[in-house]
Amino acid sequence: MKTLSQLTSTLKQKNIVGNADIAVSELIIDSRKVSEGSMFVALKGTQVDGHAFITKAIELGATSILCEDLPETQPETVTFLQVPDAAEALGYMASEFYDNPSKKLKLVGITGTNGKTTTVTLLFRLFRALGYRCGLISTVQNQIDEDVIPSTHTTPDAVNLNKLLAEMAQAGCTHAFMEVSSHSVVQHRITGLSFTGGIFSNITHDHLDFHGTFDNYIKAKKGFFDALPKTAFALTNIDDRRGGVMLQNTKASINTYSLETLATVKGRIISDSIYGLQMEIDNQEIHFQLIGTFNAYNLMAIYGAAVLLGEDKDEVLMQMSALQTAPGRFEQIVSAKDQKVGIVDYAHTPDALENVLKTINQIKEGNQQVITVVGCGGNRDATKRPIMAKIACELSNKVILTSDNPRNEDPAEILEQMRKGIPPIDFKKTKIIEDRKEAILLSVRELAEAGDIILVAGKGHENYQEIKGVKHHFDDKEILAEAFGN
Ligand SMILES: CC(=O)N[C@H]1[C@@H](OP(=O)(O)OP(=O)(O)OC[C@H]2O[C@@H](n3ccc(=O)[nH]c3=O)[C@H](O)[C@@H]2O)O[C@H](CO)[C@@H](O)[C@@H]1O[C@H](C)C(=O)N[C@@H](C)C(=O)N[C@H](CCC(=O)O)C(=O)O
Ligand SMILES: Nc1ncnc2c1ncn2[C@@H]1O[C@H](COP(=O)(O)OP(=O)(O)OP(=O)(O)O)[C@@H](O)[C@H]1O
Ligand SMILES: N[C@H](CCC[C@H](N)C(=O)O)C(=O)O
Ligand SMILES: [Mg+2]
Repeated sequence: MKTLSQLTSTLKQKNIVGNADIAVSELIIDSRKVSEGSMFVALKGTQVDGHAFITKAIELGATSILCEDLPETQPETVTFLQVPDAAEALGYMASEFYDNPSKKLKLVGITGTNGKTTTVTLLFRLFRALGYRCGLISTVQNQIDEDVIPSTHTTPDAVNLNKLLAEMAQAGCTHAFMEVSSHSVVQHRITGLSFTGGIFSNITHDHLDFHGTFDNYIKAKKGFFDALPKTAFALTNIDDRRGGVMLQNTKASINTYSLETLATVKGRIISDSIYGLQMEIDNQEIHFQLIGTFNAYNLMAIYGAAVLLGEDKDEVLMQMSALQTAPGRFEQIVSAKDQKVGIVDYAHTPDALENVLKTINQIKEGNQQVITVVGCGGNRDATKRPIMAKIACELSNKVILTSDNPRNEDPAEILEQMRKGIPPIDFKKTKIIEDRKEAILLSVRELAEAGDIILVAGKGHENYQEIKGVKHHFDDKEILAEAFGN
């Protein structure tokens, strides 16, 4: 167990009221989970201010409090640690609490609107195939080598994140690959971590509900690279308009990947079909099982990171050619009866939906029709709703707009906002069916003919549908299989 003064040794600005040598048994950010001898961290959140729960936390046994504003009553038995930014201080303290686990691993983070899960999952699989014990932190799941730990966020909070990294180091992992969401940068979930490398995939429309403006969203992602140390590598997609901006102020070594221009990792697509991507990367021709230009970018990022981590180029490419898609990312199911093709994909942003539909249109054969079933999540960026409906209509023969995770919003209201994006010329080919299961069944049974392609977008690997705070079992793949009678 560590003392408060040990945990705060790296904090520049702090005011300690009470015994600085008090032992801290745990760091807790939710008053409802406080245990005896723990430190309660009062965070100013998006819904409530954690400072309102300080008294409750002390009643439940917290013996130290991390806060920005000192409460009026300060029991003598409790030590108060006052800092300018509690979330930032927590980042550093969580690292100290778990003995700086990120320093014991080669930790690589990726940020960007799309492609994070795909890239970290494949990097994790690649490095395991290369013979290393590895850790994974992703939207789909966390992993300590073979052990799967369910994931609640794309990037966990600072305490859980350091705890996971410590378990990875303890288990003998040498590498860890993690997603860095823009929320996690702003909320200091990653502050204090020691990264070996940082990757940028792309930035397009998402999360404006949280960041307010696109500029703030860019700044959030850039914050990750601004904080990288000199010893780290930064690897950016230079074909993205903001790929250069991301690295403007980084101290890390600058590396780029591109399909269009000279770069550290230069790639070229030779062919892209239902059978995979044939590419030239770094002057080597190689076949990959993944499909689509967007995956060509993910593959270049993976290759670049592996080489920057010191791996042999030929060995890397050989292992990469065997990699398969991440769960819920362009996963295909074919009906045994009439060869209808179901594609389950996590496209939940305009850019992702456009990429996936363009890829489908590019690889489809003969007179296959494309039928898209898509919805938008509740309590998330509402401005993407009409745009996604418009993209679905423009790139599909038939469309069903349906629910994603309505969360606490009225699904009919979300669908009404999506409906506004349907071009009038496409009214006839578009249906609105609120019940997602009904929508998928109808797309297969009534809209699709033998051989047609049905894209079910937005939920990918998710095995639930969140309605008013309750997660009900729901799996797009299961429902497609049921509709196909497989
Ligand atoms: C918008 C957002 O990022 N929310 C996260 C944030 O919650 P918050 O700021 O809203 O917290 P709050 O409810 O206002 O409470 C403030 C503080 O008071 C505490 N509290 C609250 C009530 C109480 O009785 N006692 C108490 O101590 C809370 O524990 C918290 O520390 O901090 C919480 C603790 O870390 C997170 O669980 C929560 O994630 C929510 C569930 C969420 O949905 N987050 C999504 C948007 C998210 O983080 N997504 C990103 C990216 C997604 C992507 O990949 O595109 C992710 O990394 O997952
Ligand atoms: N490099 C890419 N560029 C654009 N779109 C992509 C890219 N990679 C994947 N996609 C599309 O975006 C979807 C989400 O991909 P992925 O889950 O890898 O992204 P993510 O960044 O982890 O998303 P999230 O922010 O939800 O965690 C995929 O299902 C696919 O449709
Ligand atoms: N990590 C993303 C996932 C969105 C997935 C989509 N199915 C939705 O519910 O909107 C988010 O939390 O915004
Ligand atoms: Mg993800």
